[in-house]
Amino acid sequence: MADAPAAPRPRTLFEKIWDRHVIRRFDDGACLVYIDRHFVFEVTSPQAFEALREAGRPVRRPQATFAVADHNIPTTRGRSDLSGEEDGRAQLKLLRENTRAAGISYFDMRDPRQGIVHVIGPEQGLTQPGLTIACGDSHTPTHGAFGAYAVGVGTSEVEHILATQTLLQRAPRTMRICAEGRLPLGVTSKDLILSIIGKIGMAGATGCAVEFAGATIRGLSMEGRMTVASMAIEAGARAGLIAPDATTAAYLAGRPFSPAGADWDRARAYWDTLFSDSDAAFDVEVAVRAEDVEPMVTWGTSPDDVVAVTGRVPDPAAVADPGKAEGMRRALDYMRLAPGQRMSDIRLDKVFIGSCTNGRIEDLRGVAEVVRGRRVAAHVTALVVPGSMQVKAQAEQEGVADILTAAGFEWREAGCSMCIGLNADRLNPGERCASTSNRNFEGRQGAGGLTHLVSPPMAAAAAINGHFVDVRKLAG
Ligand SMILES: CC(C)[C@H](C(=O)O)[C@@H](O)C(=O)O
Ligand code: SF4
Repeated sequence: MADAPAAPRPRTLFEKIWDRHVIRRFDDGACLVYIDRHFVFEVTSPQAFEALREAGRPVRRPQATFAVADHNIPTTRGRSDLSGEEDGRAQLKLLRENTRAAGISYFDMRDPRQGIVHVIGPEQGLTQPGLTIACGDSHTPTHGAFGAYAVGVGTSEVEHILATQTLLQRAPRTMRICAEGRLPLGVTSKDLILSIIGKIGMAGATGCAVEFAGATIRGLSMEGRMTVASMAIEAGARAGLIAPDATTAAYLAGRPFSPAGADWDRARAYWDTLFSDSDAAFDVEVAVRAEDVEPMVTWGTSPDDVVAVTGRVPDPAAVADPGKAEGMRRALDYMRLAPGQRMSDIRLDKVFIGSCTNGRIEDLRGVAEVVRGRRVAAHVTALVVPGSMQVKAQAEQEGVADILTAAGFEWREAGCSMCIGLNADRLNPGERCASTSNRNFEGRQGAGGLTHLVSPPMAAAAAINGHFVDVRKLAG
């Protein structure tokens, strides 16, 4: 009698996507993985294109490759290829020439589809469940919010993908972070991810493909899910994934590059298979209670240097590990803060609302809700930089932009802007900023600049009051 066929091995969401894309497994464990979508931008692509040219190789699949200008472009009205800073202008010129020569679609700064690469991929429907996605940028895991395996790569890998449409990688370890319960009013997905990073640490997910799961995550909009996935890298993760569901499909329906007609039905049927089997095993499991999350503010120079806005700057003297205490002292010194200081007493010079973590329409709506009918504090300069020109247009249409400008915010064109000091939007030395971005290391927003990471409503409340306040107390 023949044996009954073996039951299929339970697999995680990540494993299902990975298995479908591995072309070849090598003896040393490395795998050659097919890349469905490759996003390129001005900073990490020039050398890659140059190397291809030198080797006489063409771009393997230009139609799977999409380019955009975002990191070092100006965000001022009337900008052009000629109006940015010198290094940026040179990189933009190369990106234009390289994409034109290779036949790659390029959303330049005059294109209404332009924006931060991790905002426009989903917005255009280029980011879809089950795809492998690569980009020479560490925040590529953002796209994993759609149930894609999306990884940031280095310039030599950009070259490899341009040449072969494949990437050589070992399978990552797997981690599941399960969040249950409802986020309290005034607490956002940004607070959730900051508190997760605070809990597991900046190396807590090193090298892992992290699946964010649980009722809290399922309850988030796509914008909220992208905020969470975008910061997976800040805990060291290689990728962040969220199983696609009806929310994902509703977001993607009708977008320019989304499947349509019979293709849509086929795609939906495939997406329905993209979840972790109930008995699939993860290398690490973490549980989070959403009810316990408060509005968070970073006090130091790493995203895991974070406390609730109701708390105080921590005291290194209370930390047993001497290395850790020394690191805290250095961070406090740089941030010009003293142990025990109330977070709500920290006075701000600038407020930046934007980035691939929090530059989407829902983020701007959240800011408008807080600042409607109020004014930015006299000593604060506040900047809103939409994540894309589509977000900008939508915010203008909805009246969100009017509320923000009436409150005294500057309203800019789309780009990475003050998230990173690669363009003219920078902090001056010693300036302190409440920022909705994702990184706060020394000099990130400009040499000597002091960054505090917060959610959009918290940044809005700080802009109005000139110091941090608990946004939950501002309601109404
Ligand atoms: C400039 C780019 C390569 C960089 C990254 O990899 O993430 C930037 O986007 C960042 O956020 O630090
Ligand atoms: S917005 Fe900031 S984090 Fe995102 S890609 Fe641009 S520089 Fe990197």
